[in-house]
Amino acid sequence: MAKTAQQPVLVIMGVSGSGKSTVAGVLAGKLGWDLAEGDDLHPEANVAKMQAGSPLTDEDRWPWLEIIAGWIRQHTENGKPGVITCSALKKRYRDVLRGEGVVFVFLQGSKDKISDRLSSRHGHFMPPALLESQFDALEEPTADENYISLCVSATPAEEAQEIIETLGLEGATSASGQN
Ligand SMILES: Nc1ncnc2c1ncn2[C@@H]1O[C@H](COP(=O)(O)OP(=O)(O)OP(=O)(O)O)[C@@H](O)[C@H]1O
Ligand SMILES: O=C(O)[C@H](O)[C@@H](O)[C@H](O)[C@H](O)CO
Repeated sequence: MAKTAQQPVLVIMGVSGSGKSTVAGVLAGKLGWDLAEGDDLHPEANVAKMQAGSPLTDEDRWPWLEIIAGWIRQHTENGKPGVITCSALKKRYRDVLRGEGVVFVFLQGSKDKISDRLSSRHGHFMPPALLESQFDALEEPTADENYISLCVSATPAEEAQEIIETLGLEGATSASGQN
């Protein structure tokens, strides 16, 4: 079971198509917390590379992870909660992101299920053909990491609610004492 600081930053992680952006949007909306989309923080060259059908390398990902870590620190150091999406596929990537008050939320699904989702998603730079490479790179979080995992079979609203209940989170409204 993950430890939660009073005002955590949740890193919604998993392969492309696992539903990070969708669930993070619903979750941040329910909680009234800041939201950042990791896809928007990539250097342009990374987006161009993925768009052209090549998986990113570790070297491509380090500068991006540093940007994400900066957003996380800005929040944890100021006691501000937040939700950010980041594939965070490898343990050494999560090492760059982890810290006091950071909880990983791993969206876990089978290749078939996620492939189905990606084939019906349109207008996104990430080609479905890169899914195989995402699973090849994935190192699932282990017990020594501060994380929860979620099977991606429910609706986005149900998944967001499960995260809230599992971590015992309170939104901006309830935290301010209103009923
Ligand atoms: N719980 C869900 N049930 C059904 N469909 C979903 C669910 N969550 C997300 N989807 C759909 O699956 C597709 C992938 O979701 P989304 O873009 O949120 O994934 P992602 O992990 O952010 O992907 P990427 O890393 O490539 O940005 C979208 O078309 C989205 O509408
Ligand atoms: O680590 C990676 O390979 C990339 O970051 C991808 O996962 C994308 O950011 C995104 O998830 C695709 O839209």
